[in-house]
Amino acid sequence: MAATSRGTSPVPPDVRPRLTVLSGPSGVGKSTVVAHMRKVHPEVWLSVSATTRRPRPGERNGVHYFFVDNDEFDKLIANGELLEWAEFAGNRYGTPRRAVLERLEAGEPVLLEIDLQGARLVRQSMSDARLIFLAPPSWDELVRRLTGRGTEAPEVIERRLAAAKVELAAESEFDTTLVNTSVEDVARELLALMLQTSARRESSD
Ligand SMILES: Nc1nc2c(ncn2[C@@H]2O[C@H](COP(=O)(O)OP(=O)(O)O)[C@@H](O)[C@H]2O)c(=O)[nH]1
Ligand SMILES: Nc1ncnc2c1ncn2[C@@H]1O[C@H](COP(=O)(O)OP(=O)(O)O)[C@@H](O)[C@H]1O
Repeated sequence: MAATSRGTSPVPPDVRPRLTVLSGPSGVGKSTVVAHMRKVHPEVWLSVSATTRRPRPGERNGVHYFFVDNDEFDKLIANGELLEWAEFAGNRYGTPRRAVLERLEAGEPVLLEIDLQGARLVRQSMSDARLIFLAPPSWDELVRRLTGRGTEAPEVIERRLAAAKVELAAESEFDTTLVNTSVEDVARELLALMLQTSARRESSD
């Protein structure tokens, strides 16, 4: 693919990309892995979700999330602007539809970092999406990471760990599992899967 205003695509010209979904329990390292991948490959496009959650220190509107209030989120749903949305640990999160479809139509690989419920909805509506589960090396390590991040109050951590048990039990619904032991290794594997996904679709057409 030729260079675009968003940068040079890592996708070879003879393959067509499709949607990749990355899910996994809170604290497993999804944001860290994606941030590392984008540092190495800034041209990889990540959908920016809308959320009713409050920003954490350092999070920027339009970069990490579109931070909206409940009324604005209601309007996004009512206007059909979300490809999918879900409630997670007391807040709502949704994927803006238009940007995702535009990127896919332009032939760019698209990455969504969303929860289990969202992954299931994407599987229903876009059957050729590839679903990747990011798993922790162990339960204790997940607890350590989530607690060590220091961004949530203890009761919020408890809610997220309860959700994590449900998410870990659903691992078999995903096409691929990556265990987040090394951020660098997982980021490399994730990018390879995104590109392999494209090649697989091309050859199966
Ligand atoms: N369904 C859905 N889930 C999302 C979306 N954006 C983020 N999430 C998920 O919502 C959950 C909570 O996200 P967040 O509050 O940022 O916490 P973190 O994942 O622990 O950093 C995570 O599982 C995210 O992957 C979205 O657009 N749709
Ligand atoms: N492979 C890893 N080894 C050790 N710590 C990690 C690893 N990946 C992420 N972390 C740390 O775990 C915490 C949670 O990571 P984060 O990316 O915020 O998770 P998520 O986006 O899945 O909620 C962060 O403090 C991060 O630095």
